[in-house]
Amino acid sequence: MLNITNLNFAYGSVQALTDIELTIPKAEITCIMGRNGVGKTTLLQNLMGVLRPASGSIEMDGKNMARWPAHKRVYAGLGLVPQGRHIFPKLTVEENLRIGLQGRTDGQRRIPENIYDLFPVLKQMSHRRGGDLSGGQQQQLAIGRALAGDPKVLLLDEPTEGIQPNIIHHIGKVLQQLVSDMQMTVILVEQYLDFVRDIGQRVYILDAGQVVAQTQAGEISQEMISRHLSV
Ligand SMILES: Nc1ncnc2c1ncn2[C@@H]1O[C@H](COP(=O)(O)OP(=O)(O)OP(=O)(O)O)[C@@H](O)[C@H]1O
Repeated sequence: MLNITNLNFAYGSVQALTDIELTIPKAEITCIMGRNGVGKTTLLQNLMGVLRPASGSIEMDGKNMARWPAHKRVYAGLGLVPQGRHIFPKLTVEENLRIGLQGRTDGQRRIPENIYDLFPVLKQMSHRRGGDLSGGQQQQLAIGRALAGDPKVLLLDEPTEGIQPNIIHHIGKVLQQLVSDMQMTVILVEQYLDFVRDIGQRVYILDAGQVVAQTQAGEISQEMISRHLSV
């Protein structure tokens, strides 16, 4: 689905990503792991076009998107659930979801009902202000907003951060459902190992801006954990 080759990015003189190579298969949950500050968010932002890589290619369906602006990548089918959720606090839940509709190419202006089926709390709270929702409800709203853009590839940046276990479980089930029922491709940046083991397939581990290990979620070794993941 997505092939990333030789991707490099620097913040000024700080090299944040070096020769990143990733293969992201369609209709799987590919996980990007690594300690704080290793470049996970920088990688997602390069994939989305929020940041532009210095070199390298990001191919989707045979097209290299590396020089494309973010909006063109959204129209091509990428959707981001950013770290920290970035809900518009003064807009209602419904208005936040409507913003996601801007990413669609089919002109649909109604919020798809399946978003409310996946996250019933968003229906119950559709007229509440985003800023009044709990962290877990905001995370569901951030995912719902990304889904409103009808993405083929959903990128999520640490969706379990600060979220209570039953909502994490629900989010995991939703992601698995999107993959199995809608053939969605998911790129999940995550530090929560049990969540990755529960729902992930392929796993890439970053350290100091480089891919240092690649494995399957069920096969993450103790050695990988102590070398690259534990603090
Ligand atoms: N705007 C910026 N300007 C300069 N350096 C930055 C900037 N943003 C991030 N960095 C640096 O780039 C490196 C990678 O940061 P990044 O946020 O991508 O890491 P991360 O793996 O997502 O971390 P976390 O798990 O804490 O979210 C870090 O060394 C960070 O200090």
